[in-house]
Amino acid sequence: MLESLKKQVLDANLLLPKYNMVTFTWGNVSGIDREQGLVVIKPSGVPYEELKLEDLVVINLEGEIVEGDLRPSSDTATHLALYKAFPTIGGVVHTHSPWATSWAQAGRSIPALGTTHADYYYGEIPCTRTLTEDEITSGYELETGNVIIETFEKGEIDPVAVPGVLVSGHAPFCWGKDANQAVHNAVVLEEVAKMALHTYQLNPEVNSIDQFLLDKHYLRKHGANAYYGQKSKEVKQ
Ligand SMILES: O=C(CO)[C@@H](O)[C@H](O)COP(=O)(O)O
Repeated sequence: MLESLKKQVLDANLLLPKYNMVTFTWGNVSGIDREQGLVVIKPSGVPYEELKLEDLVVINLEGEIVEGDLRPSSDTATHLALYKAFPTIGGVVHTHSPWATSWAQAGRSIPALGTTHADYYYGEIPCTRTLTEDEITSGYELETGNVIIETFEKGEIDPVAVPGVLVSGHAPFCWGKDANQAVHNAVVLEEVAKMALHTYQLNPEVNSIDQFLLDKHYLRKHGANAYYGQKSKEVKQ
């Protein structure tokens, strides 16, 4: 079942070591078939160099295994929470990529300091609050998803315009229209995190880029009719 989605999710998972986004078995990528309400996700703890199509796990939106012999990723509940909250996304990725993870561990959001950032993220890449002890003990992965959703709702951030987040004390989650685009956005986040840190070292007083430049680059990349959703700032055409 879902052979085409499985191939797409396998290929996306294999991009993580290719772009040095993971070490050992860290990280995971999933993709969703919205019509069937089924998600294909990386199995837990399987080395990428050994990962095969038949290892991928198919789950429903309740997290029940529909097909597969291996345990789904330990972050499955986070992926599912994001699919339910963000109906326009088709793929989710989680990594511990070092530069983005450093910002997450510092509890810092990444401001838009340049056009590389602006081409992919319409403004600051937010960092969530830390999870409470109760949230961690009651349902760590589900609550990780919930704190991401809370961050975007409170900040009125459009998840299409800002396809990624830093989970405080943990690491980044990114998403996109499919698994491949989710990984692309994760690689960009890692590059932007590295550039931002170096920029602050060169000029600690640096400011975020101006709104008109942010608009210009986002519109140029995504087109004037890009979906901004009802929560995005007014984008000047
Ligand atoms: O965030 C973590 C561990 O802190 C996980 O993402 C692991 O890095 C990968 O777990 P599996 O997907 O293999 O279960």
